[in-house]
Amino acid sequence: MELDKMDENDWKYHGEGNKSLVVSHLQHCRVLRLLKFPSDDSAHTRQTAEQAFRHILNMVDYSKYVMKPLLGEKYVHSGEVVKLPLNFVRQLSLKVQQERPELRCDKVMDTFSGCGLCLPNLTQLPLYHLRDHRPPICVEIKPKCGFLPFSRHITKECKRKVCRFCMHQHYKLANGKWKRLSRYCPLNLFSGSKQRMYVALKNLLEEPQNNLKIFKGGELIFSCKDDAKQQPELNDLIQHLRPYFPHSNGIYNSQQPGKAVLNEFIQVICSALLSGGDSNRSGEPRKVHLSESRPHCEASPFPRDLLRNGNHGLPKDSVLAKVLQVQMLDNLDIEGIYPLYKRVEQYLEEFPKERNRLQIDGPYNESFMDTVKNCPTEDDGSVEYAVGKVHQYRVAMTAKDCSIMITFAPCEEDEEHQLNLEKPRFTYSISILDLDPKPYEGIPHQYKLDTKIVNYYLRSMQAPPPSSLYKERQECTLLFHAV
Ligand SMILES: O=P(O)(O)O[C@@H]1[C@@H](OP(=O)(O)O)[C@H](OP(=O)(O)O)[C@H](O)[C@H](OP(=O)(O)O)[C@H]1OP(=O)(O)O
Ligand SMILES: Nc1ncnc2c1ncn2[C@@H]1O[C@H](COP(=O)(O)OP(=O)(O)OP(=O)(O)O)[C@@H](O)[C@H]1O
Repeated sequence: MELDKMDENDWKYHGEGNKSLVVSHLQHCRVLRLLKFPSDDSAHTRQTAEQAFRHILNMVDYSKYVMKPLLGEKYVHSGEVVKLPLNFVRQLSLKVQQERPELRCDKVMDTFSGCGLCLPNLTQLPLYHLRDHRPPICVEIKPKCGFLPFSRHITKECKRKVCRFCMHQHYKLANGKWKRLSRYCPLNLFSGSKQRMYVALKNLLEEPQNNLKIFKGGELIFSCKDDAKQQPELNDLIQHLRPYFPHSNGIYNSQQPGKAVLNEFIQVICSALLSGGDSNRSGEPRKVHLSESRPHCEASPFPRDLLRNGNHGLPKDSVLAKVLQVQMLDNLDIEGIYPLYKRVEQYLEEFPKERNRLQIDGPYNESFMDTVKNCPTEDDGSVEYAVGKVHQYRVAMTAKDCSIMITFAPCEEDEEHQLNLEKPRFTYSISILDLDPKPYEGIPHQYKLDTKIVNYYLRSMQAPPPSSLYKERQECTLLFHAV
């Protein structure tokens, strides 16, 4: 990419989240990630290009020196900071404006600093198009927190029984963020049980919200609709997927071949999510078990009898195990972290210059990582202990908000990274994205939000919402096959 010859016509809108907007290159497997700001925030326009550059460099360092060692080299692509011509960024911002979903337009793209992050386009498989006419399919999942907190600091018993995602659903519905409750429960996805994972993925397909996106050849083909009242089109998705699962069009379930396609699709995603485990001497993938945490969320509509089918666990090197282990660095819960945050604040009021030594805002380097890894388990009353736990909490928060991308395409027999399915066979790659540092200053907000979510949940349990909030879709309710 020649930075001095950047042309906005070579790029197109790809997607966005709360903090950044992403454009993809029309020819090369590259994306540019550009930061966004609230439209009424004038502070960012006063930020110098140098400060903006440092900010993005900090994000890259955090991904490279903190998240990559924790999550694994193979899953993390940290990208590189690029300085872009201001004219290019301004033209690009105008070009993509009409493509942006309305719900994201409360923020504007940074057109002042000229800084961005260049990354591989993870929805594509490089050079793949040369071999098969069927473009790669990419499934992006934002799994959220996959365990129930087990900290002794927890004051509300329901937090030990119902997961944060399921509780948060009620609060989001009340705030109008979504129009229907999602049945997805992260504890099912992270269970390691194929049956529970199947249910989790099926629930995501029924109500994707911001937890599921599907791309074909780099184009978004399935996600929540811009108008949150509208339901996503499962029938369209089936049409897109049909050529990838030709044998499911007739062999079993000839009555409902669409459902068979979705069943196979879910099984491919499950296999990818469970792959990557190494083998111990017996040849079985080593499993990670969550001994500290209760494995089931009481709000999840998963059939109880199926929960008794063994204690599964995740293969040690699978992407889900990696993400979950980092999430579980939050072992005090926000209720245990908030007092430690206040301890740090008090100390910094007295000794403001210590902020740098304690690496509150970075730099995110090996020394930061040492603090995260070697934080003592017992509180000795020191500020060092408090900072260590706050760092760990922030790292865990990143893992609770990251996304997993699985990109797969039909492959030839002798290819290396194959999903172990009888047929059809797919080549695939798995990545973890959105690994930005969560701000230290965000902790009081997290504390308040936690209280609101729990209180709201407890109140809504006294007056359960009408069942129609869980959408019933006879035409696309997925079949439940033994897997
Ligand atoms: O607090 P949560 O759990 O609602 O997570 C926020 C996400 O909401 P979600 O619940 O996934 O719809 C939220 O996602 P959306 O904007 O709702 O798509 C962001 O990812 C936010 O992170 P950041 O502030 O942009 O760094 C996320 O905030 P953090 O808590 O990770 O800082
Ligand atoms: N390297 C990449 N390759 C392909 N697509 C990407 C890549 N990085 C991001 N995207 C797409 O852009 C979207 C927005 O990116 P990202 O999640 O990083 O934004 P964000 O604003 O930081 O998210 P959040 O709302 O969690 O703060 C993603 O959901 C994904 O679809």
